[in-house]
Amino acid sequence: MSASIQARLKLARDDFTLDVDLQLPGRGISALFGHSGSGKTSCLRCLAGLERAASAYIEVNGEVWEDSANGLFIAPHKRPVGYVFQEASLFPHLSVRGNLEFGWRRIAPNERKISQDQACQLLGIGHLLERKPATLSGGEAQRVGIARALLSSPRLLLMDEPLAALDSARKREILPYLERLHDELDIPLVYVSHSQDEVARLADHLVLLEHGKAVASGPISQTLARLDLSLAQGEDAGVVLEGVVIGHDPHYGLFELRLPGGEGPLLRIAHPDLHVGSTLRLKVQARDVSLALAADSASSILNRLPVRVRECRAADNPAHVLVSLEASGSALLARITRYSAEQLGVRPGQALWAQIKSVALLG
Ligand SMILES: Nc1ncnc2c1ncn2[C@@H]1O[C@H](COP(=O)(O)OP(=O)(O)OP(=O)(O)O)[C@@H](O)[C@H]1O
Repeated sequence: MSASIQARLKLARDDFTLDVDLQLPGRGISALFGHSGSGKTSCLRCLAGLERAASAYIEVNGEVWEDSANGLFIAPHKRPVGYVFQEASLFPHLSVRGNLEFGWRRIAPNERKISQDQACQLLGIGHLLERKPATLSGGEAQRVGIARALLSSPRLLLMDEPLAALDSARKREILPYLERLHDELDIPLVYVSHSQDEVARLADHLVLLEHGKAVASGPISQTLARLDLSLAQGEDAGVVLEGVVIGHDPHYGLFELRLPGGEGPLLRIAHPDLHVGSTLRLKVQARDVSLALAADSASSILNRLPVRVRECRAADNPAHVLVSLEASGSALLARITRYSAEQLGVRPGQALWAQIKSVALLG
């Protein structure tokens, strides 16, 4: 990883201390994940300069924004940061166009990185330009808020639970736009979320915060698969797999996905809208993975992968165990009953078959 965002922050409050040393990639999406009160928003506010930590060093892709040891503190309005909050705080008296122009006009023409047309196209809001914020749905307003943040040509985008105020249908509507930002823009994004599924879908890098400390920081696929972290215990625990779509069976509406590693295993997934040759990221929930001693073709389960056990640990539920597996270079997690683990004799190094129902795969 080219460590391009550095944030060393020490911030003491009455009953809370933030003490982190974050090294984040200078591109892509880094997620700050953790329980309520773990310090996620405090980190973002420090990055934006909205909060001044007693001891801080912040460097973003070669530019030092804060260095308390040398008395350097770039004021918030001078930091090239786009900040998106839970609720889009649009100016109610201005149209969508007026809101977008607000940030854009404040940037010198030679420093503008994105045009209004590009931002509208990226967020799918071209048809809303003459509307007033009060007439927008929550998802539309949030897309306008993101476009407005982009039009200030930031060198760092900060998003604080941008989907938290939306219902699940609006979340599903907006997630593809966030994925497009990830694919098409070259602006690093630090994204705060409570939702493991959201983080699994969007982030490249994951920081787990607990009580003001970063207890883990690393690539998303490795970090989600760690059994020593609280992430593995949650209801939504699971891993991220990335593969290339190599085939389509239109009769059954199934796509074939090849996991990394050349001749690596295939997954079959029912998906409404994929293209052969495209890359797909999948969240595989630990509770949707079962284990078997042999490849059992006499079942409805389409996906059977040869795996090797890395580690097995007790789960929060005493009747369950968590098993971390290696599937041709990709990490998988399985949550199974302690009874089944004993029946199979699950132990590190053991070769097993992991079974994943196609309908359980979330793309
Ligand atoms: N302005 C403030 N003054 C005093 N304490 C604060 C202030 N803002 C936050 N805190 C406290 O600092 C701690 C971290 O808060 P922070 O908002 O960073 O957590 P968070 O992980 O973002 O939580 P959430 O997911 O609920 O938004 C909490 O204990 C909170 O009560």
